[in-house]
Amino acid sequence: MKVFKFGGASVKDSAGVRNLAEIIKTQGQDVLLVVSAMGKTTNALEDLVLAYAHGQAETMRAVLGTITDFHYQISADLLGDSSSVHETFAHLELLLSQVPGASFDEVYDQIVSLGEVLSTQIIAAYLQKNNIPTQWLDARQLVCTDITFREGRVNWAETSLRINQKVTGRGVKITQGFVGQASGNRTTTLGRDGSDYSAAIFAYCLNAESVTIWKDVPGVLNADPRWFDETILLEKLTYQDAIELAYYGATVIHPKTIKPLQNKGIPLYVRSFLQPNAPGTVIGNFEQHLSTPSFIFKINQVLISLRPNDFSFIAEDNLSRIFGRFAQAGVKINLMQNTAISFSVVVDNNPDRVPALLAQLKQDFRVSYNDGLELITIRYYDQGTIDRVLVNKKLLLEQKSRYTVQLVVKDLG
Ligand SMILES: Nc1ncnc2c1ncn2[C@@H]1O[C@H](COP(=O)(O)OP(=O)(O)O)[C@@H](O)[C@H]1O
Ligand SMILES: N[C@@H](CC(=O)OP(=O)(O)O)C(=O)O
Repeated sequence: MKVFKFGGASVKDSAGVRNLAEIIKTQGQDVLLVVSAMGKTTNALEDLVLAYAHGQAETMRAVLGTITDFHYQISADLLGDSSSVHETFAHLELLLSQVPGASFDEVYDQIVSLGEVLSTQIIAAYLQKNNIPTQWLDARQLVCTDITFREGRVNWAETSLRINQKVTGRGVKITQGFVGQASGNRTTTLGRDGSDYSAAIFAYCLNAESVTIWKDVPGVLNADPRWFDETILLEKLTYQDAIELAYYGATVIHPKTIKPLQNKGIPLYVRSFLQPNAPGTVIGNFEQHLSTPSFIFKINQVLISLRPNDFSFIAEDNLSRIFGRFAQAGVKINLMQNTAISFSVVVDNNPDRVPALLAQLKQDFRVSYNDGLELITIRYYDQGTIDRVLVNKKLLLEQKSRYTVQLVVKDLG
C-alpha cells in the first residue's frame, strides 16, 4: 500500500478536489489518502474556538457562517448538494450551543479537528460519485495519543494495533491528517501542520511501500520560493538532510514526519499536485549528502537574553529552571547560546505565549529582548553564501557547526 498526503493547499476548492481525483485515477489504486482541512479552514476554526471561549456570540456566528458557506459551496459544486457535511455541521453547532465544559485546549481539539472530518467527507463522497470505491476511516479511532491536547504524543503500540485491525484490504481509503484520540474518546490533535506526520504514522504502522506528499511546489527546494527567487529542486535527499532542513524550519515537511519513515526505510516523495507527472524529490537512504547550500528563513523572531539577578554563573541549576519555563509556556527554542553570565535564546514571537513567558522569566532573571528579527539558517554553507544573505542586514548573533550556520539578523532595508 502507498500513502498519499494531500494538504490544505491541494484541496482549497472544488478544482483541487477534482485534481486529487485525477491523481488517484492515474496513480493510486491501492492507496491510503491522508487529507488536511480545506484551504485555510484550520485558521478559521481557530478563530471560531477563540470566539466561543470568550463568549463572543456575534463573531462566532460570523466565522461559523463563513466556514459553513465555504464547505456547502464546494460540496454543492462537486456533489450537487451539501448533504455530505450536514451531520458534521449539526454536531459542530451542538458543541457551540453548550457552555464550554473543558479546558481551552480540549475544546480546541474537539472543534478544530472537524476541519479534517469535513474535507474527507466531501472528498470521499466525490470519489465514490466518480466510480472510485472509497472507504472513509475515522482517524480518531486509529491514532491513539496521550492526553496532551493540541500536541498529542502518539502511543505507537496501540496505534499500530488499531490501524492493522481496521485498515485492511485493497482499494482507496481516506482518513484525516492532524487528528487523534486519547483514552476516554477524547479527541486530540498532533500540533499545527501535523498531517504530514499523520501520513508517516500510518505508513510506519502499515509498512507502506512509500509516502507521497503532494504540494504546491515541485518538491523540496533549496529555499522557500516565497522568500528566494532562484531556487533549485533537490531531487534526492538523505533522511538526515531532510530531518535537519525540517527541524530548522523548512515548512515544506513537518519535522516529525521523517524519523518514523527512516526507521523503516520507507521512501518519502514530495511532488507537485500541479504537475503530477514530474518526479519531484525523493527522500531515502542515500550515501551522498546535499551538494547545494540550502536556506531557511524565519521572520518575526525575538532574541531574549537572561542574566541571573545575583550575578551567579549560567550553570546547570539556572539552565534547568530556564528550560522548565520554556517547556511550561509551550515556547520552542530556535537557537540558544550562553556566556558565563548570560543566556540568549531566539524564538518565534508568538503573542499568545511570549509575553507570559517573559513575565515568568522576570521573576528570576534580568531579561532583555530584541524583536522584529530574522533567523537565517544555511545548511552546507560557505563564506560566499553567508555574505550574500547578510547584504543589508545587521548581524546580531551567529552560530556555526560543521554543516550549518545560523544567523540572527535585523533587516536594515
Ligand atoms: N525548502 C522548501 N522547498 C519547497 N517549499 C518550501 C520550502 N520551505 C518552505 N516551503 C513552503 O512550503 C509550502 C508548502 O507547504 P504547506 O503550505 O504547508 O503545504 P500543505 O498545506 O500542502 O501542507 C510551499 O508553498 C513553500 O512556500
Ligand atoms: N489542518 C492542519 C493540519 C495540516 O497539516 O494542514 P496542512 O497539511 O494544510 O499544512 C493545520 O492547518 O495545521
